[in-house]
Amino acid sequence: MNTYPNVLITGASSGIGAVYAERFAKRGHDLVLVARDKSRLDALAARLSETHRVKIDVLQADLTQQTDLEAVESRLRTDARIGVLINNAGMAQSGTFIQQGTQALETLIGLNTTAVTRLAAAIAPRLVQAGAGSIVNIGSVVGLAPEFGMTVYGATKAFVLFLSQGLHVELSPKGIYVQAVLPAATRTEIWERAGMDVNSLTEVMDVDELVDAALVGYDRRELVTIPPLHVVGRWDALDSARQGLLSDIRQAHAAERYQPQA
Ligand SMILES: NC(=O)C1=CN([C@@H]2O[C@H](COP(=O)(O)OP(=O)(O)OC[C@H]3O[C@@H](n4cnc5c(N)ncnc54)[C@H](OP(=O)(O)O)[C@@H]3O)[C@@H](O)[C@H]2O)C=CC1
Ligand SMILES: CC(=O)[C@H](N)C(=O)O
Repeated sequence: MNTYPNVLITGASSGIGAVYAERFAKRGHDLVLVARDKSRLDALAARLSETHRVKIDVLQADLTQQTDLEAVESRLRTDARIGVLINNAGMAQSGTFIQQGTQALETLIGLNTTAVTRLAAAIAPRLVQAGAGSIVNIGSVVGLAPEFGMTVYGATKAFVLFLSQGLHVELSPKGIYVQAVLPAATRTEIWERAGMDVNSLTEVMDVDELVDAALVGYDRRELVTIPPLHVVGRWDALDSARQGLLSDIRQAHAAERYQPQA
């Protein structure tokens, strides 16, 4: 019997999720792979189970569709073997804010935020009861950078970072490890799917390097892992500045500069 926790990975049919699947299979974990493209998931599952002698289930789901999302939630709630959730499925969008249509925005927000939150919410109570487990959420450095001009995509990734930080506050005292991984540009299909040319970028990380770095952070139990950030003090300074700002929030009265002039 496999004594390692099973790992459920969303968006496992390509890119970052497929590499996570390979790495966890290599570590000896049984897997549940989730995405829309069943034939790609089946092919990956066959290859990994053959190579690494692990058991792999495939769950075909479009996480923007209620029924499919509910099926994955149900699996996370009821399958006590699953101890790790890799909340990776996501999409990007090209175009400016005023070019993006309502339906496209709803799909983007639904996949990148609603599904991520609901899947974390589905597994968390069971992990808390067990006193162990991990939730890994894939954000993006774009969530720190409104200047990049990917406003709604970046907003969804800022949400993922905040969600992870909040879950860490609530769940780490109960024995649950939460990690936010913030990649920068990484060579995967996401660019082409969003109608963007990855080859127009001057610097792009290889997807294997990205996931291996993210797993170094995972093994260290880091809350926020930013593989392309070379000076870690930059993150520490940002987080300290945020906490400094909070120490100067005084709820009872508006600040002096907002007092109406007589
Ligand atoms: N590549 C990059 O530069 C960066 C990526 N990221 C993030 O990494 C994560 C993974 O993306 P990446 O590997 O790059 O891109 P890919 O496009 O290669 O992978 C996205 C995965 O999500 C799945 N997916 C897409 N839409 C849905 C849906 N509606 N329901 C279920 N699954 C879906 C896709 O499978 P299928 O089509 O079979 O459903 C695929 O497995 C995303 O959250 C992305 O935002 C963050 C920063 C940088
Ligand atoms: C398409 C992108 O912008 C990429 N996924 C990122 O988050 O950097």
